[in-house]
Amino acid sequence: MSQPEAFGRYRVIRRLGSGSFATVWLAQDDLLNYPVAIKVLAENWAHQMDIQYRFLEEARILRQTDSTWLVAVHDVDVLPDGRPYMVMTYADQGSVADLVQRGQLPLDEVLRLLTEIGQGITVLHNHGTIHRDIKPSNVLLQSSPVGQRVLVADLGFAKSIDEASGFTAAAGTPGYMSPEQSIPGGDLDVRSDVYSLGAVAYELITGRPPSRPPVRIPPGRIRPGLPPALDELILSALSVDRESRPADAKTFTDRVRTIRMAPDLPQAVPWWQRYRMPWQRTAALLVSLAVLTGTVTASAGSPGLSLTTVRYATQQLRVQVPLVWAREFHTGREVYPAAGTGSEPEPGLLVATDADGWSSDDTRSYGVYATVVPDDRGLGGTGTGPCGSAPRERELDTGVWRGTVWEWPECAGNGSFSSAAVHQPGVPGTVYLEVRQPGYRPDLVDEIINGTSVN
Ligand SMILES: Nc1ncnc2c1ncn2[C@@H]1O[C@H](COP(=O)(O)OP(=O)(O)OP(=O)(O)O)[C@@H](O)[C@H]1O
Repeated sequence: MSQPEAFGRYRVIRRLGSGSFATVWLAQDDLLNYPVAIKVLAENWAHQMDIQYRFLEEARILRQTDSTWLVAVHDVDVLPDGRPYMVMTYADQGSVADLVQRGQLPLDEVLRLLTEIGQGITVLHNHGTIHRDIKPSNVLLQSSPVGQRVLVADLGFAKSIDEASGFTAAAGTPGYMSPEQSIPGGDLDVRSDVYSLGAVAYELITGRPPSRPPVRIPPGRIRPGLPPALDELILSALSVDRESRPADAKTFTDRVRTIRMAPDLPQAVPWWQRYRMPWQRTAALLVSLAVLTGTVTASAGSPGLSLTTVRYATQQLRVQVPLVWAREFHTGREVYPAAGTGSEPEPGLLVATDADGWSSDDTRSYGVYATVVPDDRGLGGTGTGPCGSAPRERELDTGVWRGTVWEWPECAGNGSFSSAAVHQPGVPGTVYLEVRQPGYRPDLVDEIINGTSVN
């Protein structure tokens, strides 16, 4: 297909690539001054009703799910010659397949990617959809102010869970698709996607997809030094018998998160150094809001735990958080504190393993939320917080900070949750903090409060 000049108001810049059914173009929305990717159904398929239906169905699912972890569809239209096209978010950093080709990825990077891919597939499963073609080339990457973001793409084979349980034509990509997908007429459920997640995990770790099922070589034999729990998870996802796989994408992702949170997980390079490119591009915006100072110190009370200082310039606030939690952060009015109403953003600083999941009840996002509030604001643990039970209350005096800490050692099966309202005698303003951690370590909460400063 020769390069068209424009699709509607979108000016074509260049071709991004072609798949079996469509060509994707990079275009510029001159009105909004923003790049977009436009997927156009190939001419030879455009008049086949079932293919046209599937193309529009992909657009509908992506429009309806509207998730940060999935490619977003902004619009669809039809060209004068009858070919439909969809206008999508442009993923400017290629795909996970490109990333794997560039060389071995550090383990913490692999786990971050898997968590984000798993979140995207969880959104689809919650929507009642099975992706059916999860593979590294269908996971795109986009730069964002907090680093690189995963966007799950290409729902050309996606099917509703209800339809997939009846007669289903064989579809998927060898190497990544579950054994039951290669049987025409076989009924499918979300565990087919779990198999593909296992296959993507295998490739992210070893650089190559798993062998044909049954998969017997654990990834840790190809890349020694993996946490045994990761080997176990991947091999269980790749089980021929789907009863032995994790039940769905959420279960798989939760297990990846738990592995990722282990304090002894080898840390390669801190993420803000790895994403130098997008970080520098957005530096002007971010520096005024928050900075990871890059100072890494050993925790006084917890041998082996490294802490890093994060600064929120608008409130002159500095907070120390364990380095393993400092993967994402939100600042300003984008933050939804866990103990808030959940629907109203508050000013403040959130540093967490998964900033987007922070305020959800069943989150396994660990981290710290902190903000400076006027003294007269009602604060604290009088309600049940996000944990559905009454908290323990204790008074705190660190010599620098005085106040109250409310603690839920068991927060809805997701570790512990603590909140604190502390002030410095004679200094106006109160610092309100929330700490979520995988276990219950009140000493760590005290250490975080101790490392907080306002100036
Ligand atoms: N939103 C997007 N932003 C940037 N590049 C994209 C986007 N969507 C698709 N691409 C790129 O366009 C190319 C074609 O994508 P498409 O989804 O049509 O096919 P595919 O995944 O390569 O193949 P197939 O559909 O046969 O599995 C791929 O290289 C893909 O990385």
